[in-house]
Amino acid sequence: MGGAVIVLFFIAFFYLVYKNIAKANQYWKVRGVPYVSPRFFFGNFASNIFQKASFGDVLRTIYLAFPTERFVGLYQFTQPVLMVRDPELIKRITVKDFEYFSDHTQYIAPDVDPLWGRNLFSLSVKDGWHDMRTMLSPTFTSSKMRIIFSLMQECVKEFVSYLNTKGDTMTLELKDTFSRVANDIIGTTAFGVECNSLKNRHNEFYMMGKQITSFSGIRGLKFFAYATLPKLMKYLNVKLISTTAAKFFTDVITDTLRYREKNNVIRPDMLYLLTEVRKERMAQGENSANVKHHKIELTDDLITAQAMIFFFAGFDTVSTALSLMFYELAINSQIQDELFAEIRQTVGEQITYEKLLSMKFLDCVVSESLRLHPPGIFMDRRCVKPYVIEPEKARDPTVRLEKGDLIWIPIRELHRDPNNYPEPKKFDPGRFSSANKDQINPFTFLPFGLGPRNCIASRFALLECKLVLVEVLKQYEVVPVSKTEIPLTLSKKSPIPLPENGVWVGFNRRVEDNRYSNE
Ligand code: HEM
Repeated sequence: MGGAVIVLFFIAFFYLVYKNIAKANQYWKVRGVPYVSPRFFFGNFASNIFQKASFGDVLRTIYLAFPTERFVGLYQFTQPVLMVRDPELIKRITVKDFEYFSDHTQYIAPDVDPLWGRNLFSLSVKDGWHDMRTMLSPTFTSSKMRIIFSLMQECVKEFVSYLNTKGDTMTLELKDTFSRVANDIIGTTAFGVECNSLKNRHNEFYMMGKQITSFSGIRGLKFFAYATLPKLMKYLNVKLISTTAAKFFTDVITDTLRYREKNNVIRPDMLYLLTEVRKERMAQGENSANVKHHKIELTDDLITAQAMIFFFAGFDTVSTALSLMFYELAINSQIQDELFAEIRQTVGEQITYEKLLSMKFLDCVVSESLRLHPPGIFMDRRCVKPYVIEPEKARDPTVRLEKGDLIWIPIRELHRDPNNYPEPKKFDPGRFSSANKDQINPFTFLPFGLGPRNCIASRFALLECKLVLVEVLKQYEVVPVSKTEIPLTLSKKSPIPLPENGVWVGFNRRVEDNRYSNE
């Protein structure tokens, strides 16, 4: 029975794709938009699908195909997508004319996959994104980050103690290492669960996290299929999160909520902050006849869906970001020395939230690493009502976008365009110093996206990266080793911008006295 459904699924999938191919491949041509010619069925991604080029390299080729144009047409399989290159147009799409482009492209109907379809990233405006964003934003203010900081710090200290047990020198693969650290941090801060994934390497929480954030095999195909044929996926009732993973995460949240209620437990984490939001909303509803009823009721299921997206969005991005930050410091020893000097001068016996945020060079290093290696290599928008891109030059077309058209903004390429950043491949934190940063057009620096739909947790992510950098560099120097790939080449198998064989660096325990002065 199961096999027959899969066969039927593929027949329906290929039939619909075939039917649309001829029509779809003309999409940009008839609109006068410069475009990169698609291959039958695979659009512009055949070389990536057959592992001849990385996903990042394909985007780069498309970005560079028309270097003076404001936008380029491309095809994700048969789905036309407009890649926008011009910072001014990016500003309009993400900020000024947000109401026309208010959704991300992964549209998964909430009734098909409640856990995925009702999370903040996936929610469309028509399904209540505004209300959910307003409800969740207070969880990520700086005062809330201050509260969560202590939990984060416990995890990072545990990580450094783990390093201490490994001896004075060691070589580590960073993506695996920081996936475990990021898992523990999001586990404790979002779910109220302590995992210690470095010691307890196969704990269920980590294994489930890896499963839901994997883009390989059938899950990668599902992502593509949702982007290209959302109606068919809805019709076939295909879920993105497996039933086992959904049950696991739902049980963790429900059990934790019940336990806390029963035992009056207050723990300074996101789960607590979300239940406080729920209480506030209920009180508002009960106490004031004038308060407009909120569209969304924050049920346990909805809290689970949000905790899941925090996990999903925070696990991979942060571990990729940290891997590449340590990599750049390992191969740029002078910059590492300068950062270490700032750490020595600022930190003293104990790292505090205030001290961490006061470190200017640290901030430059983190920004520069996110410029050169943004974990999300592109961001997306879906056009939700017809929109006209007016011509700027005489020969420009007037482009009429229709409801449902997809937009991609190539973060990595904008960050590596010499018109936006001179010597773009050079790791130079000085670009972000107070003397220089005014020269950067804010619409060409978008590691956390832009506008109302930007990353809700950028403060959280920056805090986490900075804390790990400082706690580790306080005790260890990172150095290149024979396994360190210079320069890095991106994997052809995974869409995550990392090399095939991982990011390897050496850690040498610092021999000098670690009791810093504040002078
Ligand atoms: C270095 C780490 C991170 C990077 C580079 C990053 C980057 C991004 C980007 C590029 C977007 C899309 C923004 C847009 O379309 O304008 C996004 C959205 C989002 N991120 Fe992050 N992110 C990071 C960490 C996190 C963490 C730790 C969490 C949760 C705890 C998180 C939660 C989200 C959510 C919920 C959205 C969807 C927001 C919405 O649609 O309203 N991210 N992130």
